[in-house]
Amino acid sequence: MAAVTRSAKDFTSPPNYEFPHHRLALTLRDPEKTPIVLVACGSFSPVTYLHLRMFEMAKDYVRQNTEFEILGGYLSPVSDMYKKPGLLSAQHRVNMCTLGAEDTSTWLMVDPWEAFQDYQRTAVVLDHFDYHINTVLGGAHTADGEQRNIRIMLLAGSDLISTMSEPGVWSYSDLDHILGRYGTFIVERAGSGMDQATDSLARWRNNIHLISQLIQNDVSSTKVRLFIRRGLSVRYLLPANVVDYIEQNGLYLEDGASPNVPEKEKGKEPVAGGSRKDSPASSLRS
Ligand SMILES: Nc1ncnc2c1ncn2[C@@H]1O[C@H](COP(=O)(O)OP(=O)(O)OP(=O)(O)O)[C@@H](O)[C@H]1O
Ligand SMILES: NC(=O)c1ccc[n+]([C@@H]2O[C@H](COP(=O)(O)O)[C@@H](O)[C@H]2O)c1
Repeated sequence: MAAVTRSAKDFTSPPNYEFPHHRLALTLRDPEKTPIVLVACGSFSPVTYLHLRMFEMAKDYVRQNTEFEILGGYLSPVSDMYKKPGLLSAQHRVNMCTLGAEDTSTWLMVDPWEAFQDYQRTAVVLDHFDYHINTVLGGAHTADGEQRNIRIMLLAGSDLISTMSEPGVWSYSDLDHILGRYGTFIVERAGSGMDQATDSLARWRNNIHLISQLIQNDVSSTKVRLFIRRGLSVRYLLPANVVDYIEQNGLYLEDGASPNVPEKEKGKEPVAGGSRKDSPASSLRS
């Protein structure tokens, strides 16, 4: 089944990196429940309300349909080396996620580990969380002091999960590691059917939780970038402080990726630690 979890020596960390856990609850409220942490991996270029809504939808789903207890939620922006069109520098994406998630919620955090280094596969990213949360921090405890491992679970939209059936995008061993060992919550996304997304993943069905969108909303980062380029307002599609940040830094005004950090940002420490890499073009999605 699932491959072995990685140990400290298997991970590379950006300089000055510290695992953020200031909002991670380490005591279980209900000892009968299984503690989990949600991790959303993505470009977040820029982060939108839909990215943040995914966490709230998962929270409702977990409370109503499962025996899990959520102890924290993380956004993990992808590395610059992912080289997806429209991917702004890691520095800006981490800053925007930090403004958008940490200032608008009481339980979300942004982990810059993935963003400020070489491209890391999602299986490795989940192992990184598992290592820090369970090995370094020691997992959760019940009120009686009993230690419990916290299960890391991937939070994604149905478009991402549908790529799991596309040949060459994910390796079988990574899928088995992500879906067999950890598990996932899949949020319905307009234009990307849930059944079609999960048909070929049936062997892991017990670890795949499907969350329907009760209020249809198809905001995407691509549309936000397009609006900005055309001089249209994006206010109320994303958190106000993220809109302000985009305007102040003149982001997304040009076509395609704008990987450069503006002059005034150069040499500054990123909001959540780590250092920016100017990456050469490289392959993606190994
Ligand atoms: N409107 C949405 N509904 C459901 N899931 C979403 C939505 N927007 C983004 N997601 C999910 O959020 C995660 C991060 O996505 P990503 O950063 O690639 O955003 P995106 O809006 O799809 O970006 P882009 O438009 O640049 O491709 C993915 O799992 C994606 O499926
Ligand atoms: N093989 C893999 O681990 C793999 C493949 C495709 C996408 N992903 C991840 O999915 C996330 C979102 O990707 P997109 O923005 O391309 O939808 C990124 O964090 C990316 O690293 C991982």
